[in-house]
Amino acid sequence: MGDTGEDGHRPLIGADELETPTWAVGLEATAHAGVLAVARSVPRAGAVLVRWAWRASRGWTLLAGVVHLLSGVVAAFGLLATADVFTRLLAEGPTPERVVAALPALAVVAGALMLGGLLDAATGAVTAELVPRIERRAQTELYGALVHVDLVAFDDADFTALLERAEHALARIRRGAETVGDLISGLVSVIAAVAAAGVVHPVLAPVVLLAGLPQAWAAVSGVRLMFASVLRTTSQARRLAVVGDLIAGREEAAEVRAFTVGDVLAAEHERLATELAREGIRVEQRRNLLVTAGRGASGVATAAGYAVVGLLLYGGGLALPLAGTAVVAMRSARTAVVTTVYGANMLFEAGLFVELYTRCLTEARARRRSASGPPPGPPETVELDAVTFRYPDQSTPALNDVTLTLRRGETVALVGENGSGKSTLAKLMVGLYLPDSGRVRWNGQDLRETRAAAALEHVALVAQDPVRWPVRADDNVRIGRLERIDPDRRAYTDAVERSGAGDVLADLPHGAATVLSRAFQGGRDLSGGQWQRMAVARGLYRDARLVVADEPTAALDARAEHAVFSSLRELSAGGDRITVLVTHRLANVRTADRIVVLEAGRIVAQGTHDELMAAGGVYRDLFEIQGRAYAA
Ligand SMILES: Nc1ncnc2c1ncn2[C@@H]1O[C@H](COP(=O)(O)OP(=O)(O)OP(=O)(O)O)[C@@H](O)[C@H]1O
Repeated sequence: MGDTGEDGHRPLIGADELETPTWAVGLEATAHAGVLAVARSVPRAGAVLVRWAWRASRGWTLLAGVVHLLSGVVAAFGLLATADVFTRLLAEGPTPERVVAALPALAVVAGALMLGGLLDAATGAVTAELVPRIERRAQTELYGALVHVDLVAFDDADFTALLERAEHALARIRRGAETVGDLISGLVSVIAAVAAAGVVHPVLAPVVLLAGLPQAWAAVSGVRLMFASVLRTTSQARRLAVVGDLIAGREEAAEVRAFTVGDVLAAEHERLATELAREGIRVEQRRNLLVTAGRGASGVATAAGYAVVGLLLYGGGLALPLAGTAVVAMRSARTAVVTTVYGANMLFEAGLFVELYTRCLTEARARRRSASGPPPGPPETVELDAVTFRYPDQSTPALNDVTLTLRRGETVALVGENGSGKSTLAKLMVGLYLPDSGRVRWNGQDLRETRAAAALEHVALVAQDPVRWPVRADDNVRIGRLERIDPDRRAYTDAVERSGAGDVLADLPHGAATVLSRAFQGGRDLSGGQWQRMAVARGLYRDARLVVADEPTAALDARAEHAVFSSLRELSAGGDRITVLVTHRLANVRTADRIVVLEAGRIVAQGTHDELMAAGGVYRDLFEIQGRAYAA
């Protein structure tokens, strides 16, 4: 889809589609796959899903196999019994005797029908038990692996794209798992029908198959037609969804009104919806034609089958009683072939997602940090030795040859212009990232040799853009260290008071029990500054040796900012911690023991406020610009 619409105007929403969207990967491949590709991939995908089922629950998998096989066997019995009924009914002799002779076979037919119905119900029940177990296992495995993935993987576009696709794949895998059962029953029924026809006369074995093929072809072609259409309209559908979100979104509501673009958006929505509806109608009509043609062709193939039966009868190759069985076999084969071919098509699609999922799981496991050294103790010193770090796929390093030592009891401020590398440096100090070259050592121990989580036990990070945890307000603070024992809530109260979060909690409708998310009934959202106070409270509650506060006050009012900086100063005043402060508010860093100035990923100066002012350079420039702004 190009960047310009049909009328030559650039559409307001969206841009060129550079790659197939996540959810369309399977559709694209399925829409264009040849018969051979499907035939090759279906057994593989089926085998993977059966293996997953086995691992998810052996009992239910065995039961599923048994009920599916049984239903096939029962269908075969039914067919053979039908043959028997015809043979006896059409045999020589008086009618009452023939009817009586056919009764046992009739009873078997009736029994097979009843049992078939029961087995259908059992199949449904077993599938209902098994499929969610498979899905749950796949989810558990993926998310279980993801929580241990190294942070830097989330900066790698390849990994995040794969992850997004794998998450989407889970729903498709569920459908695939449901299909495996249908495919097995379909296959068994086809075999039963072909075997029954073959017993009647070998020529009839392929003939019964042929009757079903055109209809199956039509069903699969119809699905592929729809897939192709979905792909063609991906761009419009995405635009429609985006426009819909803009109109209905809570975050966007104020600006949509303030810039009075509501009517423009509504018109755009209508235009896109009309285009999509037109395409939908066209595809449905074509699909309908295809299905009708398929049914017609199957009818013709069935008639041809009857003709073969007639010819065999005429030539004496087939006894009259068995002709009835041939007809019944043809009818059952027709339905079974349609189910099987359709199932194979669906399983082919699911197979692509299974592959995607498996690749993501392997990748997630590979991107775990595999260090086995002893956990580091609380840091007395944090040393960065000639550290260089480059984000994945970036040509220039975010940090270049940085050497720095921090000691217990120190408050160190990291300053510098936007993009100079402050946040990156903070993440390296605590072990969230590992350097590409150089070393980060705590108490002389290289962080590369320990698990990241072991080092992070001793870190309290107040992030630049803190997570707005959709949990109760008090849990928003306790997430700082959930395992902390705080029976009289002294630590909690202290963190809340010192961060300024106390005022926030006092205003909430249910106090500390208020859920901080509008996604839940009775939940509340907070302002940017209020969220930041919660983040500071969380950091204080964590009570860690190394405190890293990355722009903790950017959204705070002057009074709250003052309170937060006083708290952070108090924290380090005991000489017990290492406090690292990243901030643009230079007035607040004057009291830091050391100020480290970064420029383009390198340390260009460090010292106390007075030393840096005396030396001139970036720090004094920045400080004076801010000072003048306040003085003016
Ligand atoms: N996830 C990322 N992937 C690629 N590059 C990144 C990523 N995060 C940061 N960068 C780049 O690394 C450099 C350092 O970024 P960093 O966030 O450390 O700067 P900063 O000094 O904290 O900036 P600010 O003052 O704006 O917060 C910048 O050039 C930035 O564009």
